[in-house]
Amino acid sequence: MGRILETIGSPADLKGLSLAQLKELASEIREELVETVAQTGGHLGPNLGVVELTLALHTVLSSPRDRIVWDVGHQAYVHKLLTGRREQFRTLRQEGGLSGFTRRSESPHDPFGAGHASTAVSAALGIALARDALGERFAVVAVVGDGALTGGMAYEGLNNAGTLGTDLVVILNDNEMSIAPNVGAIARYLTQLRLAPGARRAKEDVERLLSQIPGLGEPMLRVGGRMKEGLKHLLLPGTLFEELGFSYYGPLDGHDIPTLQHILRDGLDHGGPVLIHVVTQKGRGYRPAEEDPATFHGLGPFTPYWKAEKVEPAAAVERPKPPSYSKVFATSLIGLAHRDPRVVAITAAMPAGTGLSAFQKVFPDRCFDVGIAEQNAVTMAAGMSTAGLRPVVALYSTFLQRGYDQLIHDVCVQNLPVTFALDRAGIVGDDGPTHHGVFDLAYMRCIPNLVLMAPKDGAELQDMLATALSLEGPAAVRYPKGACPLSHGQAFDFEREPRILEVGRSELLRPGTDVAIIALGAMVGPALEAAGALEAEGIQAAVLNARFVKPLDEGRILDLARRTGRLVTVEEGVRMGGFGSAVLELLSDRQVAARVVRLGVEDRFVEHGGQESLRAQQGLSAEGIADAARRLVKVVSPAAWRKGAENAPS
Ligand SMILES: Cc1ncc(C[n+]2csc(CCOP(=O)(O)OP(=O)(O)O)c2C)c(N)n1
Ligand SMILES: CC(=O)[C@@H](O)[C@H](O)COP(=O)(O)O
Ligand SMILES: [Mg+2]
Repeated sequence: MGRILETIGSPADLKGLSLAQLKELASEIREELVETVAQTGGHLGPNLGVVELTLALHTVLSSPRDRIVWDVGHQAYVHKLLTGRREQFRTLRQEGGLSGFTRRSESPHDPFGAGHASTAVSAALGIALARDALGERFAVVAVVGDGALTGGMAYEGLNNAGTLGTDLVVILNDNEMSIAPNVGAIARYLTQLRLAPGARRAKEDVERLLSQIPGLGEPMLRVGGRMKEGLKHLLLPGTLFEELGFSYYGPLDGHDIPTLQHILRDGLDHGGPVLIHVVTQKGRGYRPAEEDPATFHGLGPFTPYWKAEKVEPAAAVERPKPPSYSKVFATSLIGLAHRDPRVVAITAAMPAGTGLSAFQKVFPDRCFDVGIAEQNAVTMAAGMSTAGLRPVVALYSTFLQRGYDQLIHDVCVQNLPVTFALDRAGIVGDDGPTHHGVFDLAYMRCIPNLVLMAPKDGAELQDMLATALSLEGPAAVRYPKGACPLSHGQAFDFEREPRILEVGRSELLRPGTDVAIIALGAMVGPALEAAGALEAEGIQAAVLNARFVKPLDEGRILDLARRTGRLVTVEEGVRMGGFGSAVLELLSDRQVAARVVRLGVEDRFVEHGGQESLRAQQGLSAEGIADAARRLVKVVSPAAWRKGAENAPS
C-alpha cells in the first residue's frame, strides 16, 4: 500500500495535502484498487475512473456531515478507502467483509445504500428536503453515471428537484459507458455537450462581457434573471438540465483535481439545483481496463499484467467445460430465432451478462438494448407482442423487480405472449443482498396467466425456452448465475433439438417410499445427491423435478404426499410465498395431510459471500437436503424437531 494512502484514516487527513501529494495519492489508490480487485474480483473500471473525482469531493466537502450519495454504489471503492475502511479493503466482497456497494450499516460516510441504478438523485433530494425541513445545514451531492441516467427514475428525481429549488449538487460522471457502451438519445446528447465545451465557455464569456458593459449589460443580466436567461437562449440553447431547472456546469475534465475542486465550490456557493457534468475515463490508469472497459467493469479475480508470467500451456487434458446458463440461453435463443422471425430479444443494459451480445451479433436488428430501463423493456415487449412479435426479455431476476407493475399491468392482465428469461435467479454470491435473485418466485407465482418454470440443467433450459415461445400467453424461465451441471465427461450439446414440455408436468427422477424431495431448478442436482446419500442409510427418498412453479403438477405432488406422508421442498428463493408455500397451499386446499419441510431462503436479507457457502447456510446443499429429509423420516414429534431446527415440520 502506498505511503500517503497509509496515512489517510478519514477524509479530514486529505485537507492538508498539496496538489502533488494528491496526485501521488491518486496513483497509490489506483495500485491498491488493482491489487485488491485482482484478488477479490469486483468493479475495477468504474473505480479507476473516479479516483480524482472522489479526491476532489472529499477535499471540498466534509463527510459525513456533508452527504455523498453514489448511484449504484459500485464505484464507491475509492470513497471507502478514504473514509476509514482502508484496513478492511482487502476483505471487499468476501463473506463478512466490506460490501461491494455503499451501505448505511457499514459506515456513517455512506448516507444511502444502493446496488440498483438510478436512485441517487431521488435519495439525495430526499436528504436535502429533510435537511431543509429540520433547519440543518450541510451539502448534499449525488454522483450519477451516464449509464444510470438512462433509467427513468433519474429523470423523476431531476424533474422534481428542478422545481423544488433546494440546494442539491448532482455530479454527472460521464464516461460514455454503461457496462457496455451507453445507449439512447441522452447518451448522444451528452456526446454533443462533450464535443462543444468551447461553445459553453463562449456562453459564459458572453455573460461576463455583458456584465462589464457599464449601465447596460448589468441591468440586462439582472432583470428578474429572465432577461439573462433570454439572452443566453438567443446565443445558445439551454442544456436539457437547465430546462429542468438546474444550473449546468461543464463538461469538465474529471481527472483534473483543481478544476473539479474549483467548480464544486462554485456549484455549492451558487445554491439551488446544480448539475456538474464531468467527463472521466472508465478504467483510467490500468491499461487493460482502459482498452476493454466492458470486461473490466466488473470481473472475477485476475492476475495483474505486471505479475503475469509467461506460462507454457498445460499439457492438454481435454475436459469439457460446462457452459454458463447465460450462454445456453443465448445460443438456444439464436436457434429459435432462426426458425421464427417473430422472435426478438430485449436487454436492459446487460447484453454481456445475459449472453445476449451473442444474439446481437447474429441478429443486430432483432436485439434491443433499452439502457437501464427495465420498465420500458417490459412494456415495450408487451407492445411488440400485441403487434405480432414474440419478444424475449432477458433480465437479471433482481432487476425485474423494477418492472413489476409492468409485468402485471401491461403483460399479464392482457395475457400477452412475452417470455421472461430471468438470469441470476437465486443466490448470486459476492454482489450481495441487492442482487440476489431470491424474490422472483414469490412475486411471480401470485400473478394470473403467467407460466413459471425453472430448469434443472442446460438442456431443460433449452426446452423451457422453446416451451415458453410456443405459448400464447406470458411465461418466465428463471435460472441461476454460473455453469450448468454436466454429466461426467460429457460436452454440452448446443445443437440438441429442444423439446416442448407439457405445461404443468413435473419429472419424477427417482422413486422412493419414505420421503419425497420436491426440488426446483438448480436444486434438483443436490436433491439427487442427497437421495443417493440417504439410500446408503436405508432411507428411500423419491426425487421430483418440479419444473413448473405455476401451474404446479398437483396430481404428482398430491400422490407423493399420500404415498410418503413426508415432503421436503427445495427452492433457491425466499421460503415465504415461494414454491414450498405453493405446495403447502395445495395440500391445505385438498385437505391432504403430510409433514412438509420447506428449504429455501429465510426471512432475512442474504449477505454477500461465496455462492456455494451462502447456499449451504440456507440448507440449500446436498447435505442440507439430506439432513432435512433424514430428520423428517426419523423424528416423529414436531417438538423434538424444534429442538434441532428452525424449520419444524408443519
Ligand atoms: C436497475 C439496474 N439495472 C441494471 C443494473 C446493472 N448495472 C450496474 S452498473 C451498470 C452500468 C452503470 O453505468 P454508469 O452509471 O454509467 O456507471 P459506470 O459504471 O460507467 O461508472 C449497470 C447496467 C443495475 N445495477 N441496476
Ligand atoms: C453493479 C451491477 O449491478 C452489475 O455490474 C453486477 O455486479 C453484474 O453482475 P454479474 O457479474 O453477475 O454480471
Ligand atoms: Mg458510465
